[in-house]
Amino acid sequence: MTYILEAKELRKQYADKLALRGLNLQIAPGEVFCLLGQNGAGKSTTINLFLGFVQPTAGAAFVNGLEVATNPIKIKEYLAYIPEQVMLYPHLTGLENLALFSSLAGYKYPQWELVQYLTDAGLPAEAVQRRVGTYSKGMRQKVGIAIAVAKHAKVLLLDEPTSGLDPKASNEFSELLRRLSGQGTAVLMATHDIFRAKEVGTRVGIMREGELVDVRPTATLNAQELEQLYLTFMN
Ligand SMILES: Nc1ncnc2c1ncn2[C@@H]1O[C@H](COP(=O)(O)OP(=O)(O)OP(=O)(O)O)[C@@H](O)[C@H]1O
Repeated sequence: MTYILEAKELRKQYADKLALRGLNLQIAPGEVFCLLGQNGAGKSTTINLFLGFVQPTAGAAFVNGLEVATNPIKIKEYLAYIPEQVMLYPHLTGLENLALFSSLAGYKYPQWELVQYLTDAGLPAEAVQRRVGTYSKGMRQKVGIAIAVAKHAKVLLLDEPTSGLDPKASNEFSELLRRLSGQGTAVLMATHDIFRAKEVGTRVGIMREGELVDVRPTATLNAQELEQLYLTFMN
């Protein structure tokens, strides 16, 4: 089977810090894999290695079977990255941002379809023609998801996407992720939110000091057991 994301003995040494110590990970289409771990555990480093933002010291990251280090442009076609703060042009409307980013990815859509992508992602219709500078954080996340869907990304890489969102926005975000995963999109998400990880994840991985110390399917754990497991590893 070709995994959509795969890490083989992936290692990252920064100048004076070993951030990742030989990570092995396989993620299939439709999976939502949540990375949990304290600040500095290596979650963002893992995501950045899949994106090709940083180079591995040893081992390799693969996207759809292609090694990231040797196919840095091609792998971008499969990926959508949603950081904590989605980067959009604040002086353009949501619609204009989506048109711009999807055309950069090689897709040109009529206006009605762009509106459809945005409203499907949960953006209120009244906001579509408003400048993004006036949007809430949750609305910018929705534009980020609309861009991911419009460019037919097979994988979403999310770095703490729900931090700072209110519970309603966070819940809407979880629902969106579940819908996309139901359509076969894979998700790798770094988060501190154990509750959301349980709710939206199919598996959770607990990272500590650059190592994946435990991986569990969420179906077999309730949120309290997951929290307990997390705390056990953090002590
Ligand atoms: N560019 C860099 N140069 C040097 N050290 C770095 C760099 N990026 C990350 N690190 C270090 O690598 C380790 C892992 O960082 P990483 O950002 O991957 O952790 P994280 O689990 O995402 O943490 P957080 O929850 O705070 O986002 C940390 O000790 C961090 O200080």
